[in-house]
Amino acid sequence: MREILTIPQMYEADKRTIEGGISGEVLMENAGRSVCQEITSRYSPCAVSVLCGPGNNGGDGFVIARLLREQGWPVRLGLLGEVENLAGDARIHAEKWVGIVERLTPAMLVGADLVVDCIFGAGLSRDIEDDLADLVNAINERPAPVIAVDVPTGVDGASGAIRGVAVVADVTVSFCRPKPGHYLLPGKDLCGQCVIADIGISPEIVASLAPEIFINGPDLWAQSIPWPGNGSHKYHRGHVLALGGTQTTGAVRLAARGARRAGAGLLTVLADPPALPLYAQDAPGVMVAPMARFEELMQDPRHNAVLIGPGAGVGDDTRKRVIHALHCARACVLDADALTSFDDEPSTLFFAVQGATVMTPHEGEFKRLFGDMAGDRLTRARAAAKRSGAVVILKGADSIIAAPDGRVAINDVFAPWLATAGSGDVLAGIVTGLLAQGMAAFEAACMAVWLHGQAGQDFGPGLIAEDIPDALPGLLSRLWHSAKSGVV
Ligand SMILES: NC(=O)C1=CN([C@@H]2O[C@H](COP(=O)(O)OP(=O)(O)OC[C@H]3O[C@@H](n4cnc5c(N)ncnc54)[C@H](O)[C@@H]3O)[C@@H](O)[C@H]2O)[C@@H](O)CC1
Ligand SMILES: [K+]
Repeated sequence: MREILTIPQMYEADKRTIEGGISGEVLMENAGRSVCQEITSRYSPCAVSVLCGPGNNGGDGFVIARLLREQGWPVRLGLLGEVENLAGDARIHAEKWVGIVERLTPAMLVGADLVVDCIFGAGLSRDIEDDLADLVNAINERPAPVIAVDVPTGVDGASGAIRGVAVVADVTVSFCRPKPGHYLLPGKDLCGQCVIADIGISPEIVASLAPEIFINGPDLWAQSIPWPGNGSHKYHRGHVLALGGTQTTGAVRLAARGARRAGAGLLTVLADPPALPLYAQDAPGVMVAPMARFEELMQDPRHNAVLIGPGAGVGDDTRKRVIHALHCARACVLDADALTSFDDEPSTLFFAVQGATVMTPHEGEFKRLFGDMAGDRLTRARAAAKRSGAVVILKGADSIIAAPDGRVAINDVFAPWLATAGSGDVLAGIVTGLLAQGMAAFEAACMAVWLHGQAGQDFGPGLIAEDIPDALPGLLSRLWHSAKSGVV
């Protein structure tokens, strides 16, 4: 269940299921029942206020209220608008509710031990304002736990953005598959624990929608990990060329350690002669060569992956080296200064992309390179990958990995400890190390983001960038043992 459905795909899944013979009324009954089950499995009978909006999210609320009351729970129900104005399945289920329908005001919250938020779900179409905003604030001010249906009201299911104000939920029950807003910030934080319930939409119908958005995790890429065989030679595991700066040498030293721990067979740092001893003394397993030999070394196809950016310096030299590496069609990872060097002429960079290329911008670098694109992070990362022809890792707590072919993964491993200097350099190194071993660009980028996040999460407080590469062997061992035992 790694797929994420967009909001239009979710509506289409409902539609195809209804065309296949399961009525919308039954889907709504199933949705309401699944929420009811979550509530009764988590809480003892208590006073519940079910807050219903004017659409089908509100319709779910009528089902939940009826089923809880049938089980003897004290339930109040408030509706935004009039029952007569409800349509379709929501109207059908509203008419099965035999209790009072109250006006939806903050008075609904008085005496409630539990609040069920069915005000808006997938159909939220504008910001929440005025009385409704007051209601949402009142929900958030009260201590009663909140169960949100589909998404917390005010969270945009497509982007995770807050539309005006939003409910802070303890549990969110959504249906069939998660939506982007369950994984993208700030929505993810407002969902609380997210539960995805089966309401009768078949896996075949989901597959027929060809989902392109995924939650990043081993089941997405573990089959593509290029584990060495018994007869593997170091050159089978690739040879990374990492272009080092003269002033800022720490960045590439960190990246180099990441690439080697990720499994690259060999790694050579190229730098101007004054800096070479620093790189050489940093780790005995690292080779060094003068930067002047870059083009010559690139003629050897065994040098199959290039990392340019960390500490490289912004300017003409970096630009030329990036273009040369791209023209040689080697796997390339472009980070930091390699991206910023093309601020004024991004199309020169995009035009040169031909082989496996991964760009790893944070928000600032992204904006400088791709300009002020419209839309949320997911939309922008996808557009950037399409425009550049490269796999783009848009870094952040909810890092997004987008491929030019439309596939996109959202990071699900949160590790605030990674917010430390050098952490991004290590990530770029890990990607390069995986590419050097022949992993495809999208899979390598996804795996690197996962390893990086997991390393941060496992290490926890006190982490510095140097710790990240050293956490990789343990993580890779786990993946290796899973691969050997056939469990992903
Ligand atoms: N058959 C189906 O389509 C199913 C739908 N389900 C539920 O249906 C929901 C989607 O239903 P809808 O498409 O009716 O959408 P919603 O119920 O989320 O909201 C739509 C209504 O809210 C109003 N609205 C939107 N934003 C507003 C704002 N900021 N201020 C005031 N009014 C606003 C719209 O004008 C419209 O009347 C899902 O989230 C899910 O809970 C489930 O019952 C499963 C089956
Ligand atoms: K809701």
